[in-house]
Amino acid sequence: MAGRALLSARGLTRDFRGFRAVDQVDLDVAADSVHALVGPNGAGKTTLFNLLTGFLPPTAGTIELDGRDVTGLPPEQVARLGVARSFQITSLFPQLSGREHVELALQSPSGLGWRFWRSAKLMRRYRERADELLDMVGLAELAEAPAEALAYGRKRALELAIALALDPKVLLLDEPTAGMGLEDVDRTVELVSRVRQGRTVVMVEHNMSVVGRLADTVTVLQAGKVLVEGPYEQVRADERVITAYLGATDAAH
Ligand SMILES: Nc1ncnc2c1ncn2[C@@H]1O[C@H](COP(=O)(O)OP(=O)(O)OP(=O)(O)O)[C@@H](O)[C@H]1O
Repeated sequence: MAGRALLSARGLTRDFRGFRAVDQVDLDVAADSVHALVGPNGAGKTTLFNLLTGFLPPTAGTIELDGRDVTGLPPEQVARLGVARSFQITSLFPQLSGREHVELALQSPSGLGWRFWRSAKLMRRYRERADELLDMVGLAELAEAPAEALAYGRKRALELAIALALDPKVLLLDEPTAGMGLEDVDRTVELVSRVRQGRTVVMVEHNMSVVGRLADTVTVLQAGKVLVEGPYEQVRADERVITAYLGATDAAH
């Protein structure tokens, strides 16, 4: 792994009523890298994401962010320390516009709460930044459209703008291309390539072509354990991975 680890896990373990979904995982996410988590269904990717973002406390193990122990901290606190997660579109408010979503996200860490609505100056500052972020994800033209009117790929782009509003050190993307057609997949790859500049990205992704185009490092999980980790080409060629996962995927194409 090149560079220092910004996010690390040691012996990370999570049990659900005796079932071990994540089993003694060691992970080092290098600063400024894109790190993909892959693996067959049920491998523990989502659970690992939930552990890294504080949505689930671990049964055992530790998590460090930038050298600070964040094990067991609640999600708001983990987010405040710089780990943002792109949520699924179910968390969008149908009638709020893209711009309103991003403005809300921008004011959330300020501690001003709803008072910010009263300050025209602050509103302006949030508006400008919101428009910059919407532009970055290709939604400039659609800033005022209600979220419910956006096509699927655009909703996912809005989620990304919301996550970026927190100006995170680490951005976690949960299957950023899931359910997308080819055109949206290409647009998303291009988008992630753009937003990764100066950031660290961890993503769960099933689409191996997307992983190959974006990831510096790939961690393959199987049955809750790390099976293989390394650069994409190396991981892809690994016999254990071919047997466990990629072989089946390649055969399907
Ligand atoms: N809340 C829960 N209670 C009980 N079992 C759970 C819970 N969450 C996950 N599991 C189990 O843990 C295992 C890992 O699930 P997880 O969702 O993390 O896998 P995944 O790699 O994200 O799979 P997929 O690619 O299908 O999303 C699965 O066997 C799942 O059934």
